[in-house]
Amino acid sequence: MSKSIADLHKKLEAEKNIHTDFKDNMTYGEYLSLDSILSSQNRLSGHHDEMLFIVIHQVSELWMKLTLHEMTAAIKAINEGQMQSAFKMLARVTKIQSQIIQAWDVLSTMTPAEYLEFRDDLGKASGFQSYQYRLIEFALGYKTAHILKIYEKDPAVHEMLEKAYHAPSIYDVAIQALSRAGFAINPDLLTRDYSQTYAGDPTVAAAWEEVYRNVDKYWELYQLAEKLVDVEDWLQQWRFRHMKTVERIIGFKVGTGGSSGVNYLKQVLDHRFFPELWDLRTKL
Ligand code: HEM
Ligand SMILES: N[C@@H](CC(=O)c1ccccc1NC=O)C(=O)O
Repeated sequence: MSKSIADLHKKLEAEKNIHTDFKDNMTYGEYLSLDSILSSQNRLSGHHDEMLFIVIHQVSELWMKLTLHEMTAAIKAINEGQMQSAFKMLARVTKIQSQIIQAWDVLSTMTPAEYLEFRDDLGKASGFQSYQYRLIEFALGYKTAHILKIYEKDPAVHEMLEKAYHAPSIYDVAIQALSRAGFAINPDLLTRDYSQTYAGDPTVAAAWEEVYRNVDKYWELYQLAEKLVDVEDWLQQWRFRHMKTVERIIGFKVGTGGSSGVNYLKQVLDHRFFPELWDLRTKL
């Protein structure tokens, strides 16, 4: 072995030891970055219940982070025909969704009077500005542009939102999977402008109906459809619990984000992500 290669080996070995040493000595808190996580509950008011309010939001954002991680990977897997791994990820997403919904029970222990003690301190801040929530909506195909404007001055987030805004949603890749399986899908859908919210198409409705009538023949597509229905069902339940919790805590007051409040949240509930999968229930 020439000297230089032996030196290189020695150097690599030394680096490996530094890494192993760090790993051996690493603590629980270091690994989980608990210093930063547990010093991020910055109450603006002295009010006791503001801690609950902050923690519920932070926990929700963490679950949203994992949801996005799983959904992005599921979209890729469906694109690559790796249906079984997509199903695993989507099953995990629905478990997260059911977990996140439980948070409303905890938040509902806060009374209107308690919330009003610190509501003014929140200024114009609102869940409306949650970019992770919008990324989830984008991944599911609901593309609303207003959030892009909010983040114009934050290039990193703006770029992420912009990219997701123009990317195919999980339903777009499911429709592409239908096409690959031989269904006569409207060709315009396969090259459509993905920044537009999907509005439904009779060729997709016919394809899903065929899948549901011939489950044995199209077992994977059937499974995919039912997983998508699960995700939409849970998301709607989250939206409903949010709307009802808001009504319970602030009634019909206008929102800090500038919307009408509960009436706006009721309106959002009307949006359906995968319309054909719901319509076919009536047809079958
Ligand atoms: C006391 C508790 C809460 C109240 C009173 C409340 C109120 C509201 C209101 C009125 C809106 C409409 C936008 C606006 O004008 O502000 C809104 C939107 C939103 N909130 Fe909350 N919220 C609460 C808790 C939460 C929690 C725990 C989350 C979890 C992250 C959350 C996430 C969101 C999201 C993502 C939106 C946007 C919904 C959409 O545009 O479809 N909210 N909230
Ligand atoms: N939109 C709420 C304020 C609110 O809930 C909020 C404020 C700051 C950060 C997150 C929030 N949560 C959800 O909208 C309100 O109108 O009271």
